[in-house]
Amino acid sequence: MTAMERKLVVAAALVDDLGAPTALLAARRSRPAELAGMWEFPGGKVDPGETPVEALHRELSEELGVEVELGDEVVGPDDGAWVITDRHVMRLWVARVTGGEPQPLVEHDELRWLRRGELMDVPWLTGDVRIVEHLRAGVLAD
Ligand SMILES: Nc1nc2c([nH]c(=O)n2[C@H]2C[C@H](O)[C@@H](COP(=O)(O)OP(=O)(O)OP(=O)(O)O)O2)c(=O)[nH]1
Repeated sequence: MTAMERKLVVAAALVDDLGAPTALLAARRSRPAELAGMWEFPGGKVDPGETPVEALHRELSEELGVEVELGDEVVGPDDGAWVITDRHVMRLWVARVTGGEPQPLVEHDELRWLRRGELMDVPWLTGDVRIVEHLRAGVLAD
């Protein structure tokens, strides 16, 4: 399957400061059972008729109860995106919370702000590991 044939997932690398980020928000999945306990970037699938950016704002509102300001897209190696599973490709934006306090409302049972040296302290979903490494190398400052 090429990146183009996979289902598009959009997600946010939520950081404390868009200009000089020092911490990243990780979310622990509570479902489905095969993903429960693993950590990910909050987000979800793009619905028909939605743009990716609209879908991202909707997902962050539903999942965390927050409004966000988007920064740059974290461009990936797979036609500009990130293949995360054999059926999904993800586009990811750096983002900052502008309204509300992130809560694990649905799909997640814990949130954690990770500083640069703590990024690998949680078990990320397999497809996310190289994305976190990319952020550690480029986006997050010490
Ligand atoms: N949201 C999100 N999904 C990820 C990440 N990494 C990763 O492999 N995935 C996978 C898990 C799922 O198989 C798929 C996204 O599905 P989802 O369950 O989050 O999407 P959704 O909220 O729209 O779900 P649904 O309406 O179909 O129930 O992508 C990630 O960092 N964030």
